[in-house]
Amino acid sequence: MSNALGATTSAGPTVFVVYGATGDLAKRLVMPGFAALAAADLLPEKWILIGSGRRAQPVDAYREHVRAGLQEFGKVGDEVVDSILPGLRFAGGGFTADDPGELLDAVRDARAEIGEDAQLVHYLALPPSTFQDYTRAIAAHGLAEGSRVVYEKPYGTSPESFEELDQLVQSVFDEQQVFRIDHFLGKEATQQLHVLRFANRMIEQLWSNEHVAQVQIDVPEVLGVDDRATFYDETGATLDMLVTHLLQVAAEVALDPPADWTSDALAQAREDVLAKFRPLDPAEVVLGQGSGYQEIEDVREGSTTDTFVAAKVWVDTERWRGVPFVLRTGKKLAESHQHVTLVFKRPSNSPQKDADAAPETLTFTLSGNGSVFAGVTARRPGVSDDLVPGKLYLDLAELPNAEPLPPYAALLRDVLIGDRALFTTSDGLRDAWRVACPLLAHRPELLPYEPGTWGPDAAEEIAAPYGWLTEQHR
Ligand SMILES: NC(=O)C1=CN([C@@H]2O[C@H](COP(=O)(O)OP(=O)(O)OC[C@H]3O[C@@H](n4cnc5c(N)ncnc54)[C@H](OP(=O)(O)O)[C@@H]3O)[C@@H](O)[C@H]2O)C=CC1
Ligand SMILES: O=C1O[C@H](COP(=O)(O)O)[C@@H](O)[C@H](O)[C@H]1O
Repeated sequence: MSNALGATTSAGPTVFVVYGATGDLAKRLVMPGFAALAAADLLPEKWILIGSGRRAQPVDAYREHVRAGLQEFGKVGDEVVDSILPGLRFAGGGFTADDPGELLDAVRDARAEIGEDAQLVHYLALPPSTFQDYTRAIAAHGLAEGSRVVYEKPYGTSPESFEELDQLVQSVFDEQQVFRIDHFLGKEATQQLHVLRFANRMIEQLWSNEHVAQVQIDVPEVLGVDDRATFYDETGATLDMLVTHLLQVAAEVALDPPADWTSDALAQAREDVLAKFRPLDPAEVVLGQGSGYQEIEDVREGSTTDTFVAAKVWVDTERWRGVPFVLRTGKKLAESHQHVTLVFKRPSNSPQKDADAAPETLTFTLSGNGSVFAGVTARRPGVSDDLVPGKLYLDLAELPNAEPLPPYAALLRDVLIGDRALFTTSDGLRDAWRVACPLLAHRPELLPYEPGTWGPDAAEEIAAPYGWLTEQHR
């Protein structure tokens, strides 16, 4: 089961076109996702994948590029890699409305090989500034009809460009054809959020402002941006992570019970609650830029791009009124982790009287195969009345018959079978941009921080009174 309870079909012959096929995303995430599907025998029986790029190159060179990428980033054996390579083609010369380069011929040849009625899937693994041009090119060359199209994030680079892109996309495709990807929604642990919550009374009953004092969504990264500085310098942490992944995950936490367990109802519940997110107050946001960022090749001189953001978000629903959702992410920080934590209020008659003791928590770890753990207060075993913190732990990969998929594999699979539960709609994204709008219009001062730290000191205040719960999670 990849997401909405009960959605299963298999896919017919498919021609994938990956635009930006030699880029960072394609190498690190899309092709490894594709390979994971091959390993799990979840690809269509007949498929061809055409890599598209601006420079021409022989197909063998592209295959070697993919092989090297999979050896570095794919978690599959050589036999899986060898099984994929023959299905790859390459179409150089770029793809614009005026000039399709080699792509039209490649699509025609692929269809001749695996079936004229093969499903066409366009994957725009491209910088967001190019999405409009590629959409126009797909339309101009008659490749839109009946196809599916995957847009990477961020979908738009500002509220205005979001509207422009969205209007264009709606004029070219029906909504059912469009898959706006946010891979944090495809992570195994994100998909557990609503299942663990609604399938377990002991969790479900606690999921509100009656019991929860704060929600932390904390995604610090040790990683820098040296390999993708041109893209990142146009984007920054706010657009790259906050308006996109972190708000979508916050909505997954905050949603009210869906009408039923269909894909549509789940997606609807997520989007309904996003509509209730209050616009960010710039006074409750901390932006930072790591020292040394400006020296990275391809970063613009005097760049004011944020490489760190911490923000407080309020959700105006009965369930969450008064509970701050605190979000943090940044590059070159002290540690990498991806934690979604519900911090609980202390029970009124708790034996724990130490105000500084670790709070009771429920944490979903989104990275890797995912895990869930509860931080609890226990009695120190032995001759003692001391109270100590303890952990109850669930490793998702250890669940019966678990066959975890990387997020890009799960989401590619959903594209193949047409399941849109884990994809964003334009209404949902419009709300994300609405939430970000005051911050984009009135950016707080960009504070410096040293690489290897937790970002600007001022960000600690965002998570008060608990502080970011890094230590408790070790
Ligand atoms: N990298 C990552 O970790 C992640 C990235 N993403 C998203 O994926 C998308 C791509 O990111 P990423 O791969 O890092 O970016 P890259 O900078 O690596 O660009 C991808 C490819 O796009 C092509 N390209 C670049 N600029 C242009 C242009 N002006 N016109 C046409 N083609 C261009 C290039 O291919 P060529 O020169 O061959 O034409 C390039 O290799 C972005 O939207 C990003 O937000 C999402 C999740 C994670
Ligand atoms: O979309 C993005 O996500 C990655 C983090 O993704 P993960 O695969 O490590 O979960 C982030 O590093 C990157 O900047 C951003 O574009």
